Amino acid sequence: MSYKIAFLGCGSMNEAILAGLLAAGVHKTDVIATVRRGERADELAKRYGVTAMATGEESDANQQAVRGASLVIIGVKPIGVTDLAAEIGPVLPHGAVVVSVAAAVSIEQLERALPAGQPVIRTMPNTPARVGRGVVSVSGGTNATREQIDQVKELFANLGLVVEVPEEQVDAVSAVSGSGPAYAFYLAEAMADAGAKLGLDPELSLLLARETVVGAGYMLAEPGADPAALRKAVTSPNGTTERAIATFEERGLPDIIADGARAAAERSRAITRELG
Ligand SMILES: NC(=O)C1=CN([C@@H]2O[C@H](COP(=O)(O)OP(=O)(O)OC[C@H]3O[C@@H](n4cnc5c(N)ncnc54)[C@H](OP(=O)(O)O)[C@@H]3O)[C@@H](O)[C@H]2O)C=CC1
Ligand SMILES: O=C(O)[C@@H]1CCC=N1
Repeated sequence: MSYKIAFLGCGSMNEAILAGLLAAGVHKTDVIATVRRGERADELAKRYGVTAMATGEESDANQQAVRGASLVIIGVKPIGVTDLAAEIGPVLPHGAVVVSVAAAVSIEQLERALPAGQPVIRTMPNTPARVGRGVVSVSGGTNATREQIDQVKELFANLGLVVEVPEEQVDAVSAVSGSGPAYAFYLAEAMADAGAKLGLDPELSLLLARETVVGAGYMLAEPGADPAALRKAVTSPNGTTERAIATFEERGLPDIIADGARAAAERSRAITRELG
């Protein structure tokens, strides 16, 4: 791994990727990160020992960061992606691969904002990348070579599971694995609240909920794990779990989750249209 990697925008998502790659052996001197606020740049520099610059302090920080980079990972909010691409375009090394982690920004929109011929790869990661248990989808742009796509897949394999998907599927990937950690955290929150309502000390209930979701996650991580089979192994006939699952089914929880994922994918398509 001998890339010089520029992280442009380093908030929740790009920090998770940065942390995951450093933990996997990418050298901190091969990494540079930009943000807007000086205090955030200081935080990243202190936490990871990387060079971090703030556009609030050096207005050309993004341009400085991409000079000499072979990989540029754009991690700003979707609304800022094409402006940032246009800003770095004039100084971007010709062969530098531009990776976007942004939801909703299409390859076509990004390619249009960059110099002609710039290789682009659109990804959809998730924050468990920070602990090497992420999921990252990869979709190659018009100018990305097979070799460049494979190199990015190899690098991101350090973050967890990498899948290559056609771009049309990114909104669905986003609705399942991009947003998915939030769904799992939401479940943990709801379980903790439920325990407190049943009379447990709220702190104890939160601990039980957290460790239960973690433990279930470990079991799901075993090769060939089947969530339905694992669930059935907890569910004794006419026992307690059966009543809980029956209540979830009666209340339509699977449909609620499907509706939520559909709403997420629809929002992604709407943002793409809004960005024009
Ligand atoms: N959060 C997630 O779980 C996931 C997010 N994504 C995608 O990742 C992208 C970032 O999201 P997220 O990390 O949550 O957002 P955050 O708001 O946490 O991070 C955005 C970062 O971009 C910085 N920034 C904004 N504008 C500029 C600029 N012009 N130049 C340099 N830095 C800039 C901000 O700096 P400062 O901190 O100083 O304001 C901040 O560090 C989005 O496009 C999102 O769709 C994709 C999958 C999952
Ligand atoms: O909420 C969002 O828009 C981003 C994309 C996927 C997860 N977080």
